[in-house]
Amino acid sequence: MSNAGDLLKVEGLTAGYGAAPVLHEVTLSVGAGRIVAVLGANGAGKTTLLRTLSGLLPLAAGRVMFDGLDLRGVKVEKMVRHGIAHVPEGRGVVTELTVDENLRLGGLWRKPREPLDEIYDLFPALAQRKNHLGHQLSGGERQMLAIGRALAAKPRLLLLDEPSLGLAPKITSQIMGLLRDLRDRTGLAVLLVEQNVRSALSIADEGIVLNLGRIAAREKADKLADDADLRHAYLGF
Ligand SMILES: Nc1ncnc2c1ncn2[C@@H]1O[C@H](COP(=O)(O)OP(=O)(O)OP(=O)(O)O)[C@@H](O)[C@H]1O
Repeated sequence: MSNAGDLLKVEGLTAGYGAAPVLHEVTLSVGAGRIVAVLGANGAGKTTLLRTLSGLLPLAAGRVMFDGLDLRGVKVEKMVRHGIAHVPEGRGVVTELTVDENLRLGGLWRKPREPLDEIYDLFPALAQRKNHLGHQLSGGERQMLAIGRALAAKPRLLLLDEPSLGLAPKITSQIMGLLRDLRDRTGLAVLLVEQNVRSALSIADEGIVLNLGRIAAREKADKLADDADLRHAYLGF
């Protein structure tokens, strides 16, 4: 599932922490306007994959190309300028800053700064809490803020790690619906790491199953959702 129009192309990626690789020769691609779900058991390497793609961890081998640019030479803090935003697991909201200040951090590198109206339209709950501090928000509101901050940077690719973590099903489905809308309206591409397999596959175009740091399967999302053998083998349901 790789073609000339791919925004992100990962080839033979090997990476991890220190000498022992966690990811082994991972090859995948994400096209513009596509949502690709990354699934797999605890410890499969999903978070490590996102951390490597966003430049937080070095590549031991392989190549990551984004819209024709080799990301090996790009510093982590410059990724956002190239159109890649990462929402880490655990959300990454600055708890001492207000909602508004957190959102402004996302678009800080843009000059002139753009108003945040679009983000507040997407997340009315945040609009009502512009002056609340990060630590005064609920888990769901913090997750929305972390995603909102990433979107304020106007990325072309969102690397999203476990957006459903600790959230009520209703909030999770709101967030999934929002991602689908953004994909359809703006052509946003998303690499979505999720434990909530059903939610992720309900909005994804493709699904990738990681097992012990290797790609065990790569399928269209509806096919993956229907593949009972694969689900039993790697996803536990
Ligand atoms: N900072 C670290 N230093 C060393 N090893 C790590 C570190 N973080 C994760 N690992 C190891 O890397 C492997 C993959 O972890 P990773 O967090 O990428 O898995 P995951 O698929 O995201 O799991 P989960 O679904 O539980 O979040 C695990 O064996 C883990 O112990």
